[in-house]
Amino acid sequence: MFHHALPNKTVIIGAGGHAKVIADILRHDPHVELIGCIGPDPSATVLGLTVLGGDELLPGLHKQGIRHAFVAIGNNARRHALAKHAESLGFELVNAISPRAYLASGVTLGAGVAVMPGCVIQPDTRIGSYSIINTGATVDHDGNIGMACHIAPGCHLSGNVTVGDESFLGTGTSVIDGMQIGEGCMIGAGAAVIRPIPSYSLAVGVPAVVKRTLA
Ligand SMILES: CC(=O)SCCNC(=O)CCNC(=O)[C@H](O)C(C)(C)COP(=O)(O)OP(=O)(O)OC[C@H]1O[C@@H](n2cnc3c(N)ncnc32)[C@H](O)[C@@H]1OP(=O)(O)O
Repeated sequence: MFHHALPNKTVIIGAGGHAKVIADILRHDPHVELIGCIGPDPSATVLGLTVLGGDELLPGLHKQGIRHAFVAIGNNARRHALAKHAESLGFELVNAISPRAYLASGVTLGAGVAVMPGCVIQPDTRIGSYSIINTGATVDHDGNIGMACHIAPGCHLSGNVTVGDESFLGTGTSVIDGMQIGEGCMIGAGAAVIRPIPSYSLAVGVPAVVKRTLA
């Protein structure tokens, strides 16, 4: 006798472009039943999902038995704060892992992580909670990506790369092996990181140089 668990009723927190990509992944997940999105414009839809209204609805949704959520907001600091808020309300954050991504042996994921189509994550890499590994990015062996990071489309991180919490690597960033990028950094699209980047730096270019410190 087989028992099939019912899919978890899940709300997507966010209703923009990133939410659309997350909805596309989660709608194919047999463990997830999407009930709608949270966003400012209730007349909008996200891939056919209803936008229910703003964040103030979350406590009531939880009381109605919606116990699972995904925070789909591109901005790292906002996503991090909203994820903590949702968890404090009792929501369990699901992961959105595309079936078209490859996760090798020993990869560990936190909660509320997105891994988009075409990604390759190699052995023993750790991806912290609320982080986004966006379309076609690769993170090679023994990587350590912190919490609420965003590795934008087409980034390539070599082996043993560390990225601190809330750092953003713009589209197509390349990082040589063993590099450390600190917390709260912004790396410009197309950069080549060949030296460590201190926390709270905006760095751009090939090779990447620090342009300014972020407050
Ligand atoms: C699915 C998705 O869409 S995910 C989203 C993916 N998005 C991205 O990858 C966006 C990446 N963003 C960038 O590259 C931005 O240009 C940033 C964040 C690096 C900088 O943005 P801002 O803070 O607005 O800086 P601003 O545009 O004023 O540029 C500052 C300086 O850096 C230079 N610069 C900015 N971006 C880059 C870059 N990617 N490469 C090289 N130089 C750059 C500018 O020319 C400027 O130089 P100057 O001071 O000599 O004139």
